[in-house]
Amino acid sequence: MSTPPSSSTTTGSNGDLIGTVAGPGDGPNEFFIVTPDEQAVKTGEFITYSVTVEGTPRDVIARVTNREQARGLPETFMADPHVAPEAVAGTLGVPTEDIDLYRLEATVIGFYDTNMETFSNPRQLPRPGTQLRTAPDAMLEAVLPNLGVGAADARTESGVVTLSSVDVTARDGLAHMGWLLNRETGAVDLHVPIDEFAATHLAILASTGSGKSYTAGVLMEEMMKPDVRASLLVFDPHGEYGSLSEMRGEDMFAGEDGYRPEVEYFTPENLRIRISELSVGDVMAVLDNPSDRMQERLAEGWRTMQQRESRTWGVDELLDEMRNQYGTDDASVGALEWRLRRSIQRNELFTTDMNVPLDDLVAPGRCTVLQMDTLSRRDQQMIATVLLRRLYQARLAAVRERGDDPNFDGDIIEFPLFSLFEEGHRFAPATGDAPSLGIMRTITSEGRKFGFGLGIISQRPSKIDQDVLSQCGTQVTMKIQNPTDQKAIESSVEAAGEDVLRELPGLTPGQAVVSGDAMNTPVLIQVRQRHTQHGADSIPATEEWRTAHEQRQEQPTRSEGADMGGGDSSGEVDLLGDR
Ligand SMILES: Nc1ncnc2c1ncn2[C@@H]1O[C@H](COP(=O)(O)OP(=O)(O)OP(=O)(O)O)[C@@H](O)[C@H]1O
Repeated sequence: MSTPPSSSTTTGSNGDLIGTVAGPGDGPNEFFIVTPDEQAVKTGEFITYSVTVEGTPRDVIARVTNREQARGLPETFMADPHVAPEAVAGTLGVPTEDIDLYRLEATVIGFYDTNMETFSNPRQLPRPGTQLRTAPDAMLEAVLPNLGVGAADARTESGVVTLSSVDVTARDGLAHMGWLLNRETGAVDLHVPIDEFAATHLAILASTGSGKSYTAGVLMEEMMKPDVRASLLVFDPHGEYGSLSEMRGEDMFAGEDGYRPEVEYFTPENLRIRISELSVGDVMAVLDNPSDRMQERLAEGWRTMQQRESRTWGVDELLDEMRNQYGTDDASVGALEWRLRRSIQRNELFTTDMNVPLDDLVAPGRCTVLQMDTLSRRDQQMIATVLLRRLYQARLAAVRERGDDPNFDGDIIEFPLFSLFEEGHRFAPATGDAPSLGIMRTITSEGRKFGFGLGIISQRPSKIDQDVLSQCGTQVTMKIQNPTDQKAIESSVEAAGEDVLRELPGLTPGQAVVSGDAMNTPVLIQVRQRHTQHGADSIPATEEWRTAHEQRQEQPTRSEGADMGGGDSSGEVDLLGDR
């Protein structure tokens, strides 16, 4: 069955006239524009023109990708910094009005097709002389993000389909991230569909200090609002999300039914890993250089232990099992004993019995932050490995309706999950050296089917496993200067076009390119301010030094404190002791 022709759409109120088409550009979708008004049109601006496609009038949107001066005052007029070029022009009787002429290059994005619910390429460039206008704010709000706006959404009471009439703020499940950078503050708000990035994963990439965790905080706030009530799990290696609990007290997060987001913090003390939850691969990753023979013995011993009904065995039981199999004086088992005791038994992270219940960890309307700043990188990876694996299995069980099987005694989680990783390259490194990489690859490639989304935050995109990064369907990219990281973004972030990527080095904190599945076309935005405090500001060193010094001045020095009277204390500690 063929798709019916989509209804004609109009932009509603037209934007300002900015220039006319000069002719075709370098590529098949590009054209040049001549405009006298350099202020109105910046690179990245969305412009529109009307064209008839297969008998239907369409408003096509294009993005300005380049701007250069076509005509201006001669350079010699600018040679003397003390005399304004206009004064030189006036003295010589040269007219200066409208002398500046700009040549812009624009790329066609397409007209918004309400049947396809996305942009459609008209496959024809506008004729020279076609008038161009700035695209209306309200229309851009409806069509830039992937909101699935259809004809029914855009039809006014009089029956006309007008994209500008769509009220995106009335929709549930959208994250208000900020507004288009090229327009006035708040003129074109960007609301991205949470369902999209929660299903096909998210990457937030930027150099340090560019606003990654701030933006992640904005998204988490949006996900905890009453119309979303997400189940969020945050792996926080730096303890940056302590302030999220403020959401509970803010009215904007309160639902009419009494809903308030829960924010739970877990520290390593309540995140212990039961040894039987580990796979033999996880154990190998924490052992010191095991030989091939040790690995064979361990794999066999581990397999036998996992077949036992009891799930509360530990290193001692495992060693007994291996000695049973290979004899009490087997040298490889002896060498394994030392390694297992050192890396597993003496590490407080691992226990034989305790296992954090998944119900405590995740729930709809709950944001759980795993504060792991006191743990080693390997231990952080181990926690991620085991928890992700358990959560994934529990989602798999729900989707496969294992709950109907009376013999099934595993965990089941009946609602989708979204898990966010600060320092994502630590958990899914390009080097492959992390036990968590395998399960992160599995979730990013399969999670969509099981309602398990991942969000990867990183300042080093080139250090993230490329399979994981390229599976992150929505990308928020902020200032990136390092050329290797820019290359990694270019190759893995397909949706962000070359012209948008060119912007990255020049962005300032809080400015971001949003691209991918949640968008119909990439956009440059200013990320909105957070409702809760940002918890990751740098420590103001000079202020803290001054305060610390003042406090020290007020306290007695150590030798004064120790001097109980009668002594001759100078307040100085004699480092060499009595001589
Ligand atoms: N949208 C924004 N609005 C206002 N301020 C912002 C915004 N985004 C970032 N900032 C400010 O920029 C600074 C850096 O932001 P942030 O801590 O999120 O950077 P980061 O990229 O996560 O850095 P790091 O890699 O060091 O964790 C913060 O002080 C924050 O207050």
